[in-house]
Amino acid sequence: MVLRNLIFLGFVIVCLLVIIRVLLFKTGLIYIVKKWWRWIEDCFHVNQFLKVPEYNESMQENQLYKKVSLYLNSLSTLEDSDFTNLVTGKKPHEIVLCLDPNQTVEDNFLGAVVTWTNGDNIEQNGFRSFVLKVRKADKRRILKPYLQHIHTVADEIEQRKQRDLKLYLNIKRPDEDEDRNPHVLHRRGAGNVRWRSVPFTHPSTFDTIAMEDDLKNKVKSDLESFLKAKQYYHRLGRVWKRSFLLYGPSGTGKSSFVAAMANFLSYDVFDIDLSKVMNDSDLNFLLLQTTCKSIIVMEDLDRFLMEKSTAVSLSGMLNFMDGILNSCCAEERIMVFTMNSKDHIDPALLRPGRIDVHIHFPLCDFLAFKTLANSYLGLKDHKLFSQVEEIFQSGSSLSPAEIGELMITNRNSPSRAIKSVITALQTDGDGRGVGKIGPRLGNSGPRKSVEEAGETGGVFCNETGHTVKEFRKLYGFLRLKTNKVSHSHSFDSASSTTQKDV
Ligand SMILES: Nc1ncnc2c1ncn2[C@@H]1O[C@H](COP(=O)(O)OP(=O)(O)OP(=O)(O)O)[C@@H](O)[C@H]1O
Ligand SMILES: [Mg+2]
Repeated sequence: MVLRNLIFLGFVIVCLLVIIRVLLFKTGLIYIVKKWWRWIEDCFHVNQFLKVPEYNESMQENQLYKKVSLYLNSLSTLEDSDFTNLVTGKKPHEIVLCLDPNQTVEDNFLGAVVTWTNGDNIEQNGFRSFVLKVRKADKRRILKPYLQHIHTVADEIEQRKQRDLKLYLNIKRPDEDEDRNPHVLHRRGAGNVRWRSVPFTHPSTFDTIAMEDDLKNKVKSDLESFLKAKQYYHRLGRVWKRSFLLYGPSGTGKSSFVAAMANFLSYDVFDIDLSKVMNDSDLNFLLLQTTCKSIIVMEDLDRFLMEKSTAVSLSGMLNFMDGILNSCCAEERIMVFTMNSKDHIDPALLRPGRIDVHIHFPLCDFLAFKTLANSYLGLKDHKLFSQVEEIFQSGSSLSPAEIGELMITNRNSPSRAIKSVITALQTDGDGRGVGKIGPRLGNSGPRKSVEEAGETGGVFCNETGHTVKEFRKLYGFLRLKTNKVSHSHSFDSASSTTQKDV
């Protein structure tokens, strides 16, 4: 009898437990219970709060904020947050979760529970932050390894996903009247944020640019070796930056090359419009607000300097190029300056260290024409090619942009496209090749001469315009072309070894 009662009691208890479990989980009451439990637990613990703001005091982006954001949005517990944003991901049909402002997500690390709140206090000061709540009893044990863990996971995520690149454009600093107007402040992001970003979707890659393969490969390996050289730069006490000068006539692919570099490195682009920079300190402020892993571009620098149409002084520009301000964040940056010609530029601007790599963008030659014909018209060969080659050899040339346009217009008929290029070369392109190529070497004749081969090679350093120097450099370049080993060495340490060659 007692045994039967015990069995019955056991059965009732099991049934009750099953019903409670079903009730808790089916209705979601379990979350309320968990919340209460956490609240009760919190009453017996002292917590510490740690804030990770989006910007530091000098208005530089706080890298930790970015990492925490990546990390939190990857947490599986995000699904249990009370309020989560659903946004489309990069891949088609992909939906990703993002923590909503003022919402909390829980995380477990080494047996300790921590919570993160997305403290979006945009109404107060315009900047966002994350707040970490950790028990004081756990803090000593877990805080350091936990932050390390966040770094590692965020870096992995960053590497895994193809970054959504951004193009940043500088906006004018609000003048003093506007500074006092709170509406303007709000519209301009508290008056301090000077960059506005749009998605960077330029399709240019190194493959789509008509340029000597050898030169492309040199640029690629230069960029790659630069990225790996953090310790090296630090040991030398140098800012970890690399500066490129792209110079050549209009429509020869300088801007497209910058886009190709950004796509190759997966870097954001900060495009500085010098006409919107108020003075030297304004330029420095803009530089401070750039982020690492970015390309900082200044287009048409020669025009701004010669027309004096910028409020930035020469010394302001030199300081900017030296990037001293950037040294405080010690992260990699690439600077690119474009010019149509560097003939009238103060040599101080072009000295090694300020400009590490010079790349010349010449007008089209026959090789570049063939590359364009291949990519624009799908033509590897054509019976009219020999005629085109002859015209190029006679010294006529057009920019790749001009030839590209003719090809696009006549893309349905390759023969017509080539004929139109021939006509344009005979009429508009007469002598352009001769006039534009190698002006510092004097009237160096047709494009395919030895001198031009040097020029189209294009990556030189410390070119200051002395004719004798140019010839020696040219000699150095030719020597490099015949000697593969020394050639790559020379490019790797372009600024120093090229000087030796000169
Ligand atoms: N070397 C090239 N290879 C492939 N396409 C090119 C090349 N040069 C120019 N183009 C094409 O011509 C157009 C203009 O090129 P881009 O704007 O890069 O020239 P740019 O040198 O920056 O000219 P500008 O000095 O006027 O700014 C682009 O659409 C680009 O695709
Ligand atoms: Mg351009």
